[in-house]
Amino acid sequence: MEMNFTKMHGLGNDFVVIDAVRQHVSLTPERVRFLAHRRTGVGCDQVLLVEPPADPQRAAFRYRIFNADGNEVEQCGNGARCFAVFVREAGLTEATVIPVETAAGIITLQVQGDGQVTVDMGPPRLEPWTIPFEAAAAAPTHTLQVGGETLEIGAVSMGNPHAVVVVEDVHKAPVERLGPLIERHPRFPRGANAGFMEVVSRERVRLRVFERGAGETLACGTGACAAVVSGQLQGLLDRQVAVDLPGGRLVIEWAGREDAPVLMTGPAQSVFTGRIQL
Ligand SMILES: N[C@@H](CCC[C@H](N)C(=O)O)C(=O)O
Repeated sequence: MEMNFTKMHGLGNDFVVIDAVRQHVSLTPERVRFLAHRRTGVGCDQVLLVEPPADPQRAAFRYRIFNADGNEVEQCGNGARCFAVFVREAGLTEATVIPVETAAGIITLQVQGDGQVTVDMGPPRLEPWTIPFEAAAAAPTHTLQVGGETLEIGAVSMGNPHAVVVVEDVHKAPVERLGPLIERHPRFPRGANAGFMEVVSRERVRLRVFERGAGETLACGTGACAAVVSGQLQGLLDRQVAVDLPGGRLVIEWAGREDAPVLMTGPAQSVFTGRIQL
């Protein structure tokens, strides 16, 4: 099978984006791993598949997300912004407000005049069973034993599971050592993305994320949303927060109520297009 693809990134979190509206594409975990491989494939953190929607009344497209390890996952914030730019550049839509189906539900994307994209990611999920995370009840932080250490973590789902750890200095955070242990911690039955957040002020944080199924990335959109939600729940952050990731800045806004949506604004960029034999 041969197919066209576009290489894109959002703050260095990179994607192979595939149009499955105009071409027939069949992905398997092996094919995803091949595409994602940085030496023998195209190279990316996630593969994004753009498909026709299941319910055209509610959304114009469906967008599916596969981590570099081959597993399909529920949500991807940087990927959502790239999806919005992709469908417009590919001529699949001229709309600037684009509702899209994801495995975690419908989210709505708005392409701004300056090319930035704002994503309404929907409300965070905080009840442990929705994350899923093993705990008796929702709480601003939970105690987690990891690698012989006792951590206080925030547990938040943005459609996908996140653990957020507040650290003194993000540059010295034990991302490589504790990231993989949190990712596979037994209290996260479906795994977790592990965010390490340094609070600079009530309006600004620094964040590094060890992503489930991809390792540390230059930016994680859902990770930024989860970090701001967790920081607000701990009383550390205001409503709108600039999140500085290794790849650049996202602006996250949350009104602090469980039913309030999290809004994420940031860039999305096409890099090149190609054709590949699978
Ligand atoms: N890079 C993404 C998140 C991609 C999925 C994540 N690794 C998971 O397994 O949940 C983002 O920008 O949100």
